[in-house]
Amino acid sequence: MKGELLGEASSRPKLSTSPAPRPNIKIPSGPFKINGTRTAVIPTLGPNDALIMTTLPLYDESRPNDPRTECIILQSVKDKITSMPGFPEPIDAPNPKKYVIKPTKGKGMGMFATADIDVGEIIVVERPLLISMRRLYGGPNNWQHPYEFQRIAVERMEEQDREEFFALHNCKGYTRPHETGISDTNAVAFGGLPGYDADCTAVCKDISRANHSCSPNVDWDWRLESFTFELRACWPILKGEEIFGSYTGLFEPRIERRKFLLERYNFKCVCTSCSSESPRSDVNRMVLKNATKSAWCDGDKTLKDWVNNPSAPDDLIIARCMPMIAIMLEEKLFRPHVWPIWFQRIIKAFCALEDEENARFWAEKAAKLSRTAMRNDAGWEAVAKAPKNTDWWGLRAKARNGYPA
Ligand SMILES: C[S@@+](CC[C@H](N)C(=O)[O-])C[C@H]1O[C@@H](n2cnc3c(N)ncnc32)[C@H](O)[C@@H]1O
Repeated sequence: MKGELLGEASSRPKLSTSPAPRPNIKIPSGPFKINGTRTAVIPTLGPNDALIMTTLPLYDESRPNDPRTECIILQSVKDKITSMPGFPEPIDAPNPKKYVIKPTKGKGMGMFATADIDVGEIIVVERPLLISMRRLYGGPNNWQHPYEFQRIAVERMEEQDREEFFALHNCKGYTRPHETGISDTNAVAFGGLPGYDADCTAVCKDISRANHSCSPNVDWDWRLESFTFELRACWPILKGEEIFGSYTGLFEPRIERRKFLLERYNFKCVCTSCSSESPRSDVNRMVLKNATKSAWCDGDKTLKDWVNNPSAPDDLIIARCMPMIAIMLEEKLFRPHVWPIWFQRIIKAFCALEDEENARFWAEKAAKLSRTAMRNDAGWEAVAKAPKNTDWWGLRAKARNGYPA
């Protein structure tokens, strides 16, 4: 029995001796490093460093009309950015534009699609009005709120930019200076600039107009090379629909999310997930969060155990992954640190089973979703084109024949 199960050498059928194509495509393993992943460490100010107000990119007479950003950053960070070869890359904003900013009921202004937008499509590419390091040095281990710096940075802006800045919403009222209120309402966080591996924020003319939903249809991303902020679709958006980003952790329970949004942004979220009386959405998100954590820790172990165990059902892995996909679809929540964990499992399993059609189908979806998070297909397109050339192709049959993964 043992011999049968494990395919001992004597009972193994002979494999063909003709040279099999060597697998030359490695199936990507998620989650992928997203541009600007943050650390919680607050960097220490070097002895020769200083916090400065500056305008980036530096003025370039060959591109006199290029938008520029007021920055509150460290001198050392500025030096690193301006010495990057080829900096800045040109701004490649989508043409024609597929959105408008207009009033939306109960939420002030909002961003709306003027054409259908597919997953992975870039919607906005914008150089921010203002970039700040979220925490600014005010003495040893003491990081202060940059009220004065923000006022001066706004004063330094070109007149048109300053007008755009002051037209943005301020949900903080008179609790702090107006510039800080606008910044606190509209700043989108991103992780790190060269030499500063902690939170930075950007206030943008258009991107900051995107309202919040707990099932966002876009993700934002910072691109240092072009010094731009971008919005990309992570869910299909139909012409006329509102474009929503997310301001909060989407795997927190509804009550926590609502509390945070009210305290920080002064509104009560009424998205589908928040306004339902049923606990279903909370349970869905908790199950997905916990299962994703376990799957991430497990790596490929469960997959390999399944590949090597001929008595395990063929559909074991797929059947375990599909409920997670169903939750993502129900919650309209395809987050870049979650979906790749499940997609790579599904695709590896279909390849191991030599199911070309399904492997291709899922790899094509993964390629699209990857473009939302990082502007490239993360290697999924190659998998979609040739599942048979991947390192997981036919592994289950090979294991049955005595060649375990
Ligand atoms: C970054 S701004 C978004 C653009 C803003 N609506 C405007 O008029 O410029 C954030 C503010 O928009 C409003 N907001 C965003 N999402 C909302 C939502 N889902 N429901 C109600 N108000 C929302 C809140 O007033 C919040 O403080």
